[in-house]
Amino acid sequence: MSQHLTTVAGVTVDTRHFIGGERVASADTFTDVSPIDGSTLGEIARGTATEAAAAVAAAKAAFPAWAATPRAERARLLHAVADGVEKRLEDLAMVETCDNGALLRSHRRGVMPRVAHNFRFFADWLLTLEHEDFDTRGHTNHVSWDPAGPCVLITPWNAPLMLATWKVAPALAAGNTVVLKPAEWSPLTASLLADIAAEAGLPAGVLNVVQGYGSEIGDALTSHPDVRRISFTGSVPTARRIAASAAAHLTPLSLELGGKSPLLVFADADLDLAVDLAVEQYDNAGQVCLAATRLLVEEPVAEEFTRRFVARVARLKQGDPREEATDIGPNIHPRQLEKIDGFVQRALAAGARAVIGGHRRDGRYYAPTLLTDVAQDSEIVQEEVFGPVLTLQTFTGEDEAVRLANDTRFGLAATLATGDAERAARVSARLVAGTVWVNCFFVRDLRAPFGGSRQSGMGREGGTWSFDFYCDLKNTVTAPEGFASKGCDAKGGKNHG
Ligand SMILES: NC(=O)C1=CN([C@@H]2O[C@H](COP(=O)(O)OP(=O)(O)OC[C@H]3O[C@@H](n4cnc5c(N)ncnc54)[C@H](O)[C@@H]3O)[C@@H](O)[C@H]2O)C=CC1
Ligand SMILES: O=C(O)/C=C/C=C(\O)C(=O)O
Repeated sequence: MSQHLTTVAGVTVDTRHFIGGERVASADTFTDVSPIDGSTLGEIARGTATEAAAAVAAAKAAFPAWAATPRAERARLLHAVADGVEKRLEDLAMVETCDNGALLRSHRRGVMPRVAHNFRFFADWLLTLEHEDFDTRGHTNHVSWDPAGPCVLITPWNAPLMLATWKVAPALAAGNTVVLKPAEWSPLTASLLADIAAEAGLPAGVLNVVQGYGSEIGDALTSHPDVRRISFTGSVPTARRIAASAAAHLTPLSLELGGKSPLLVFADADLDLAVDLAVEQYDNAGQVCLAATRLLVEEPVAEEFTRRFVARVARLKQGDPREEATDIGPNIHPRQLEKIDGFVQRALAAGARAVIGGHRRDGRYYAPTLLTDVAQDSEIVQEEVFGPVLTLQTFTGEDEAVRLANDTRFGLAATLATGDAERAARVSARLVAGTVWVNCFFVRDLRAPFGGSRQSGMGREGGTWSFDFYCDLKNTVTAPEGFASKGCDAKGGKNHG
């Protein structure tokens, strides 16, 4: 077997970049390790500024033809990519689980079908994208979504292919070409996507994938003068670096960042439902940006809620994410475990009490943890842990609930459990969050805007909002037939309807 191929659970993955339709090696490699058991999955091409420049050049060269490709043909090709994803769903699910440690059952039933849906949804949405013309004294104002150019898409390791294709699909649908840089802790499924896209007939250079450490290849991508859009999902500090780098050419940015979202449980809630919602926050071993990691429970039901929650968590099975019965898998990397444990130990030292968990387990596993007796201004309440660690605080009444919920620098999501629809509407309206879930969690329609307020992000993607970001919007004003221009004054003002 070629030194550039690796086999993961029987699936062959090319470890090189994919640039201009060709596989390209780098002088150096980095080792990709499985969070399940620390085994080596492959030696991955370690990209530098050289490969970044080559990928952007390939994307730039492919752009005019792809932008000129009729919408229906672009949509057909994106559906063909979705077909390829569905055909290889089992391979993608297994490779992703080995690479990032998230549950195989979730990859099979939820995540990989969503990857295919990302392509189908944006292919179909493209075909409906239309704006009613505006009329100004007989002049037609026609709004169009013009392709912008090469896009750099930088994605994280917690839901690698799902979050990558959430950007790749609309960027391609919009008529742009793409350079995708997956996270170095989970590089494999992006490489499989490159194979699938090529097999589906996507022209060379339309989708390029570069591998490597963000600190080594990132800046060359984000400061490149030929890049027209940058979309990033990941941490706030990295977002700051990317924004500074993109400032060189004022490249438009879309940022989806971390969170410290609340779950508000009111005394009138269905308590079993509220407990289910709280337990769901341990999904993906807590490595979910949307996770409601701050449980805010109304005083009269706090004791009963805690009792039921602890009983439910005791039934969770932690272990190998490839096993069907497993509920919580490993955390991604020893560095992430150290970070999680650092947060927990500092909180305990500051006076927090671990109702459950509060410690590491063997290997790369962290015990699901619930901390109480935490101060609102403490690190554990204010900072994103990105592990299976929840805090519980109590409140009395809506005003205090809203005050606590909004009192962080984030604003990604919020979840409410209440049996009172009017309260749900009142409280939702007061919360600072990109998404509010009432008596549910994680469900959403791809037509809706998705993103965060405050330091949880910049801009929104989803439905038409994705096309607004990935396109250059243009207004073409056409005079009525026979119209003779007499200058601004004669027309009664420059720009009024
Ligand atoms: N919003 C979300 O879904 C996610 C949030 N996070 C947060 O970030 C924390 C750290 O996770 P990391 O993987 O270290 O996130 P990160 O923000 O460092 O990495 C995310 C992506 O950015 C790339 N990157 C890093 N430095 C870059 C640079 N200078 N220029 C361009 N690209 C660069 C990485 O290679 C990766 O592809 C987590 O603990 C969590 O708090 C992490 C992953 C996902
Ligand atoms: O796009 C979605 O619906 C969900 C996104 C999920 C994450 O960002 C996550 O798992 O962190």
